[in-house]
Amino acid sequence: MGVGRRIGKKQGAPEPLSEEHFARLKRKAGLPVDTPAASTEAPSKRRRGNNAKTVKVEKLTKKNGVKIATNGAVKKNGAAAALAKKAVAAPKKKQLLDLGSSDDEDDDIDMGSDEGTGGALLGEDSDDEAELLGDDFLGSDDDDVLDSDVEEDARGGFVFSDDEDDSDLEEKLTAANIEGLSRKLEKKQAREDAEAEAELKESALQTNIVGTNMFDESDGEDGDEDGVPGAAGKTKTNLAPDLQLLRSRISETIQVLEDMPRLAAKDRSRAEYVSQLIKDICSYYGYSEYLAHKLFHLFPPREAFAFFEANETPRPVVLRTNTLKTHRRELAQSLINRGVTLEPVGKWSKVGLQVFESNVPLGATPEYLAGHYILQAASSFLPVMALAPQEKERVLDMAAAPGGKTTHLAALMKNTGVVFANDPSKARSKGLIGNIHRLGARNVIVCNYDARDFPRVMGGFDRVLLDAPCSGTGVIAKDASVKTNKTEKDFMQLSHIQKQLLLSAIDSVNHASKTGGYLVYSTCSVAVEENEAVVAYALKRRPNVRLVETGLPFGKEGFTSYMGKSFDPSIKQTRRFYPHHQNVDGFFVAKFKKFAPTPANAIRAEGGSTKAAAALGADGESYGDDSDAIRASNKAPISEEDDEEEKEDAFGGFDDDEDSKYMDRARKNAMRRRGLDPHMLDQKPAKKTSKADKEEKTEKAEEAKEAEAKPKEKKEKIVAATPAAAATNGSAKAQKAQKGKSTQGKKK
Ligand SMILES: C[S@@+](CC[C@H](N)C(=O)[O-])C[C@H]1O[C@@H](n2cnc3c(N)ncnc32)[C@H](O)[C@@H]1O
Repeated sequence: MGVGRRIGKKQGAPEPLSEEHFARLKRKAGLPVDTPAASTEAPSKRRRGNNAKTVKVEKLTKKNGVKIATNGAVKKNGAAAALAKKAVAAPKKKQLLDLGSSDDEDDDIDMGSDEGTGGALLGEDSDDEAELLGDDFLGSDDDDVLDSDVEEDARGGFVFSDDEDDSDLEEKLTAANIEGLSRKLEKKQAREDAEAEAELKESALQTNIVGTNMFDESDGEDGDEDGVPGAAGKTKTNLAPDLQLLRSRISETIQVLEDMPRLAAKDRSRAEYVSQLIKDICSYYGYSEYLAHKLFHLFPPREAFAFFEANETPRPVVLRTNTLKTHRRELAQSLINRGVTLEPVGKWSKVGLQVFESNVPLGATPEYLAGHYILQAASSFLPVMALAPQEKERVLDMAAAPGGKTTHLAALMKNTGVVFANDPSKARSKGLIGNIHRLGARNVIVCNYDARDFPRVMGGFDRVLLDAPCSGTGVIAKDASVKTNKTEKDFMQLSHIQKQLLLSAIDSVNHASKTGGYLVYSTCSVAVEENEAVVAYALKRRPNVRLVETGLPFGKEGFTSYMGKSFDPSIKQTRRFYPHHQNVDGFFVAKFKKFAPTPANAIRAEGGSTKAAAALGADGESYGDDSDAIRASNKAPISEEDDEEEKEDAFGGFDDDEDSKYMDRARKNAMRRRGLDPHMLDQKPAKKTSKADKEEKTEKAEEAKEAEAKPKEKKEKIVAATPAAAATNGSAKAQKAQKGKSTQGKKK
């Protein structure tokens, strides 16, 4: 990234930064300060409702600049949408997560879902907005959490971290930053205004916007009186669809759906309006009807529109400080010195920095190359925070590549204990290994299994993270192809594999762990069949787990019912995150506690639905024998007390052919180091007498015995880990050494 994407809306759930706070910072930086009446009266501890009202009034007094050009919707939908935005932007409101106090900052920073939905839809009344944003967004519950520390509020709404409480330093840092930001915002605003103007002119030439109504049957006349004209797509020309009118109709249909008795036409049912609205959303945003339907029904109509709108806007660029190498304040200062405009992502994270502007490529700064940070979406912090790994634990990251969460786990564990980072994709594992090395995570072992093979590969983990492969319906802003390329079959297949993976994850947790016994399941999808439905399935199949609170300070409750299906009430404890609520990627997080071993009959009942369970059956182990199944599904942690054979079993067997290559190479290297000719080894071996030779012989015999005893499919898949393991990849010795390391890690 050359110049960092500058995203106007403040990241995540933290409270809005007060105008007063920024005015104070600007005064400190010697900058001129605008003092709009509303901003100077901001109370130190604001409630949502008051807050929304205050900022609305303030916004309406400001110049009504429209930041069109940076909005994804405009870019994707073309110039007509730009015009549409301009047209509906009159009552534009200030974002709740707005940053700045000056007009310029407001105008430039203020964008995202609210702006996109337009004044006609959102925010004629601030209470509407509060309702739309839901309880979790600075709402009562989370407000309580976030506002509870009055001292922090007084300091201006954000902190670098709990242990870095020098507010003066912090403010100087931010003030310097704000100064740079203000200048950049002004320039950018001027540029964007010019671009928007050009787009508008072009749009008038290219579309049939001016003076016609594409939905109108009668030439030149208005549409239906109820504001809902005829069928979608009836154009009188073959020109591009009239996006402005399409958008107006979306608005109007939503209004009708909210007040059917008063606004609906007598001969039109709710279902007809909904169907019309979904079709319009498909045309306007470019979704397949299948996906638009699925996503639309997650929300009330108005909120659905806000969601679709937010998917047109990129989320903020965020980086996570690698606390194995630096502190957030130091990192922030270094990057500011390089011309990066940033600030802490919010109170909820001690390690996140949101980047507003950067004149340097953030993926190539000396700090980046030295592993002081990783570029990572804020939502990706959440599953790791929910898992809350402890030092010296044994943790499994089941689907780990490219390692954003693995390295976060390692950092929280302060490089103690061991993290097994698994991903079956060898290509993606390269990125995983790269990140592990760059960030200096030394307690990680990488392996390449299909995670459905767990816990047969190894089990007994204190904590397991399953960040499952998913459809990506939460990250449409990043990958717009999801809008059209996900079919019903994809959702069925994904849901199936997610269920299998989740059962394997549960079975890999050690219920008797003294410090843990937890599992977090997460996806970057908002689809119910990939989230609540998967969790509900696991709760049914594994009576030995229960859901617990995620401990995350924001997020909406998981669904306990959806389109006629109802789920276990405890699913309320799962958390959903949305781009239009917290300005984070759409995400889902569920946290389980395992309190007992998996009963044998549970595995039997699922008929071998996980690969591990199926393999157990194939191996001829009886599910009737409880102890077998329990052992298989709930292996004790590997410890130095375990006998050698048990340890090797846990790593799933060796590939002798592959191993012998590595072993030969290692022997030759050793000879070279000793100044001997390695080709001696290619000659017929002389009679061996040394102690080392004897040991080698015994080892080979043991390996042969083990290889015979192992089932064929249990090929060695540990590809790299700590530098030592990477160097001796795949050999039996490497595994023993690695296991030794893991054990050492545990002892530390
Ligand atoms: C959402 S990504 C994981 C992102 C990763 N946790 C991070 O934070 O960087 C899902 C991963 O699941 C992996 N995956 C797909 N099928 C899998 C399976 N059967 N077992 C384990 N991982 C799988 C994919 O290769 C992909 O890397």
